[in-house]
Amino acid sequence: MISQMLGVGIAHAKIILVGEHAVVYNQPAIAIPLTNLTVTTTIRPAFSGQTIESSTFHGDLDELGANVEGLRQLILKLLQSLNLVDAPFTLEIETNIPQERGFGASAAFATSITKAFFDYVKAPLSPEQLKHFTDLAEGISHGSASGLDAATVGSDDPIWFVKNETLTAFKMTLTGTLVVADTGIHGQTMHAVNIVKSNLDDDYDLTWQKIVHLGQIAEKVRADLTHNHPEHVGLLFTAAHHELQSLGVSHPKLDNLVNAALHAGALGAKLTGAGIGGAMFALAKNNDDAITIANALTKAGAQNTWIQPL
Ligand SMILES: C[C@@](O)(CCO)CC(=O)[O-]
Repeated sequence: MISQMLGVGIAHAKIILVGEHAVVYNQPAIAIPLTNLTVTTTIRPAFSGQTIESSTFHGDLDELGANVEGLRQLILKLLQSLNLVDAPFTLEIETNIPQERGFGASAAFATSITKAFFDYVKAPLSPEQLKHFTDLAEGISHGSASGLDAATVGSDDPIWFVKNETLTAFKMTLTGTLVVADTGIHGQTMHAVNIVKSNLDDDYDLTWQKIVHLGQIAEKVRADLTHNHPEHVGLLFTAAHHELQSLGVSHPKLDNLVNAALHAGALGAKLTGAGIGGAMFALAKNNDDAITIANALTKAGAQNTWIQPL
């Protein structure tokens, strides 16, 4: 007789509002949850085997591909920690988070899997434990240079982040609506991080100025998010996009979408995440404007758009 145990874990995507790349060099960054995009893991007891089911994989835990080695190692660690090494189960993952777009998909997978296993055995899970297990998978998967993804997907509030130093959740009082758009092109985090690094090698002073400027923009955005100055925040987002563009991490399609959003009335727009593809977002004054901007982005070639009131 199979028990009725069930473990469910839900995690959401995130976007970086400001501070990407500069965060690798200890400048502050702000990330916020993207609640429309989620991953749900459900664990059920089985008669035999340890089976994983997702949109891209169906099979035994031991046969998971090298591209998801981080998740396989995470599951093995969780089984060990929760005394489930020999327990037969099926683990089902459902998600609408596009991968490799800077939405923190891999960290969200790790978070939802961890939550599901702890829920399965009805053990309490502290934020520190959750971060520990998410970091573990992320470290093996792609070694995010700053650790920002792992730090933020667990939070329901915006996060102010300084690498190895500060991780503070805060409430924002900004009114407005975000429109997020996917270029359809995979972001290339390590490639983009290396572009900034080689800029530093080529012209340290100029590149460092740009990095510090991105940090200053993040400081100003944080102040404006809590004082509700959407027009000012919008201008800061666009300024950050231009600085990232000058660092060489944008992409013609990202620039095109940023321009389309601004022409359609956005208060500001920028790429989000590592760039060289991936996603961008625009700040709209209200939901009606957001719909107009989302339509303009689709017309300009966005593969997908999401609207999130703040
Ligand atoms: C580009 C970067 O700042 C964000 C990638 O999502 C890299 C990192 O923080 O590790």
